[in-house]
Amino acid sequence: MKESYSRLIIMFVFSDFKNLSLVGISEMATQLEAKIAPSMLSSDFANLASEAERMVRFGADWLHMDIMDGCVPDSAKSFILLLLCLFISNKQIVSVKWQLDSVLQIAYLDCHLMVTNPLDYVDQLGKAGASGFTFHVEVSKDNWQELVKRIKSKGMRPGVALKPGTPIEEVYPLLEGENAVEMVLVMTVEPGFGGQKFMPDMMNKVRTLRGKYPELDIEVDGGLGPSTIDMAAAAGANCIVAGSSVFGASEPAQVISLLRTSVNKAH
Ligand SMILES: O=C(CO)[C@@H](O)[C@H](O)COP(=O)(O)O
Repeated sequence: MKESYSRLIIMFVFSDFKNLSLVGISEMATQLEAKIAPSMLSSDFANLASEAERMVRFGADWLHMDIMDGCVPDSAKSFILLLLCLFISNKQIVSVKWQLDSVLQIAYLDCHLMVTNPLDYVDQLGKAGASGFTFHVEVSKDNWQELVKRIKSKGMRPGVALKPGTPIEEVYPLLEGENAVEMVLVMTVEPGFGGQKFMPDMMNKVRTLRGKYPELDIEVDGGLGPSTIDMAAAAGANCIVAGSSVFGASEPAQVISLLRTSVNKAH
């Protein structure tokens, strides 16, 4: 897919029409490795481009993009979400264009769709340059196969997320067969906003999943930071979304590095 292009330029047309090149970021996971994904929900929305660029510079593997449709709690905040969300709702505000460089690595946009009808967003996210498309199992029980096919046909990597109240068993069917998802996102807070308290109980789900799928990408999201990463890493999570702990740190690069070290040590 994107590897076939020749260079990467992400152009954010956002109020002051900034341009930037993103350098760094990882390729698709081919083995179990740490993927640190700062959550752009905690970034300064007035300076999204430079925020994204600085996270890449600080060593982020992925950029985590939360996309909400107003049906998650605290949706007052969700209307201002992220560049991709803005792109979807108003092409004049933000546009994202891609070119890749074979020498440079690609910017992996890890998109988490907290929406009622994820199918409605596949084409637009594909066009916008999303890399991962993670939808919620709670809203996709009946059409997940069709959804996964569509996601793959647009060159994105399918993932499934589950809310804290959803048993892990509910994702098992989505991990089997030719339309299997390639990542499971275990939410460690209720979806909706950043800065919430990590739920240690969710580690049972991660542990169970890791026991059953030793090579699966397992992502955790919500309340991750220096004080909680060891729990998540020991349970088996390898993809770590971190918002306030990274963006709120005086040295974000150090936090990113600490999260990575913890995952690598545990695995
Ligand atoms: O999806 C969400 C919240 O719904 C997250 O991606 C948050 O943005 C994580 O923020 P922190 O808990 O790390 O501050």
